[in-house]
Amino acid sequence: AQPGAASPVAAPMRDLQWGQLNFLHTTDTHGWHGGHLQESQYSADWGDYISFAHHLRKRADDEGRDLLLVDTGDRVEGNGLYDASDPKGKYYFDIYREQDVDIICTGNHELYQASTAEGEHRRTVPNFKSNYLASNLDYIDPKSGERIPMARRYKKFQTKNQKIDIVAFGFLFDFTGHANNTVVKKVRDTIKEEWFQQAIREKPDLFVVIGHVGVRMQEFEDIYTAIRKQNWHTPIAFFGGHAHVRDAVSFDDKAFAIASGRYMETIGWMSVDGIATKAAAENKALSGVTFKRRYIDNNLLGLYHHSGLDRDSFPTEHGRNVIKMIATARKELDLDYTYGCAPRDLWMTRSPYPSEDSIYSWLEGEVLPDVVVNEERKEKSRLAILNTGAIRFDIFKGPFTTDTTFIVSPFLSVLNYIPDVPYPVAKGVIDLLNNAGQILDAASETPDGPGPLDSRFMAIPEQFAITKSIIHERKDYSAASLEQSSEGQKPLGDDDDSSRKPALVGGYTTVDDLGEDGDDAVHSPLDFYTVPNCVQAEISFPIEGEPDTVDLVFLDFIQPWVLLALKFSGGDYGAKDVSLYKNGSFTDLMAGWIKENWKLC
Ligand SMILES: O=c1ccn([C@@H]2O[C@H](COP(=O)(O)O)[C@@H](O)[C@H]2O)c(=O)[nH]1
Repeated sequence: AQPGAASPVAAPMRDLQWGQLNFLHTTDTHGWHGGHLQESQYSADWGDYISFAHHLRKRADDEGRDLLLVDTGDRVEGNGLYDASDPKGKYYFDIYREQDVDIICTGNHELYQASTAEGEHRRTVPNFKSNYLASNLDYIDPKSGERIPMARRYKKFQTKNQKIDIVAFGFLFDFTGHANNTVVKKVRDTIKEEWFQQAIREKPDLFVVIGHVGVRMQEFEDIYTAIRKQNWHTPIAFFGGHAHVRDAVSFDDKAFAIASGRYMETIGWMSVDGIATKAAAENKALSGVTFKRRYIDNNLLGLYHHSGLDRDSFPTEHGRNVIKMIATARKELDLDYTYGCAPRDLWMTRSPYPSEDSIYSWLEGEVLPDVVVNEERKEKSRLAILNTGAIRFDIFKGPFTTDTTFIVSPFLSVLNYIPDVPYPVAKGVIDLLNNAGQILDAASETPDGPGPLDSRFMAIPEQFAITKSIIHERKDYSAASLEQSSEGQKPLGDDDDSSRKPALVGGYTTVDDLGEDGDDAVHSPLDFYTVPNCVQAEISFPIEGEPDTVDLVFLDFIQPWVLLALKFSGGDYGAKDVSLYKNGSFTDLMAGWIKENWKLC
């Protein structure tokens, strides 16, 4: 863990269940390779993960099993370690490449900015050579203009110990918001291509499909159906991401998918047993394929537990060196520079919106009215609209640093506006953005499904998977009470007197297609309150009555939806009517507000 990170915390644990073939899976790490410095249960870092993978690979070798590492993209944007440098990612590429990842693919965040896509193509693709898969992604060479595959489309390989023949693919969901130096081919078209049709006619022992795709999204369903059409019996292991949740889906008794969360909070574990390899044809009496999964908290005590080591024996020299690389980068980037002190916790989904503790209520009530000011138009009444997806993480009470700035708001979005919109037209926009999903979606829908203006893209990614609030009645779980009731758990740490067990730490209590025992650590549950797609502040409104016209101010990211909503509300506006409201990214404006309004700790 990084110097100054919160000390790891003990919890009752569920063990890893090993199989013939085992996987460690990261996804949506979004630059959090330094770990969560403020959260004890997720404070291990990329260097610790390197030590962990080393020990698990050794165990696999010793026992004649196999272990593969998978990463399903969105490694960038969302943490100072990636975003605070100029150019972005100055330290990230060298830190990330230190892990031996066996199968890796691209996420949408590698593609929003042309410079990020270029960095991915120039640095990460060669760093991982033939392990990098791009089944439906092309890159446009800036010099020649030539369109080439981002990386190889698929790969065939055999595992080291069990000699399992694998055909692996690496997909991205049907993402349309990419910069113009990449081309994302729709999954449903890609699976009709000749190379894919040939690849699924191979007879491997196992198909592995990794993808920056939610495990319940149509794209995985389509790939599953295509493979099953050619292979009724071959097991398929899917690794997904994008929705930022822990989840697992059983497609059938031989096809299984996991999603391993977000932000380096989770290291996913999947094990597969009963694979009938051609290399061991005499063992074909195997009773059937079984898949197991665990969601490992990125907690040092848990990593010691799963590797059977302790704080002295766990760190490898390689792991320690990477911890130092991260610490040096964090220092050079001055990530601990403090803008001010957050007076209270501000939650994205742990408190209802609107409420005193909602980050969106704070933005709407305090930040937007102060920062959405254009000196030349400051007397004008205005509506300022922010999409909730623009905010990526909670703010914890205490120092708000350079790092926190990018953790909360990593994007380069600016404030645009349309001047003098009749108020009766403008006031209808927020309701349409939040409640007329079907109408907005229909306007961009294609014959094959949702179009680029799927209104869910404005909200937080978690809401792709969680569509209703989850409020837990009982929150006072203690380690002792849960330990007795759940099979296969045992306490971390050596205190055997259950009457002295501390209350459980709040965290994931995942329910997936295999049940409720997926998380490695037993947590007390956290509430999840759904949020609207957008929130809005009314600024400089008359004390009485309504303004005749307003300036309609919004983040540039949601411009296509705002223009569409204006049409439905009776206003015919297009891109030509939109101008920049104020210089500076929303991230800079928010950080500036904090500097002025929150005292130093
Ligand atoms: O400029 C941007 C880019 C993205 N967003 C929000 O992020 C999600 C996508 O996040 P994932 O991590 O890829 O799941 C997108 O739907 C937007 O809500 C943004 O607000 N601004």
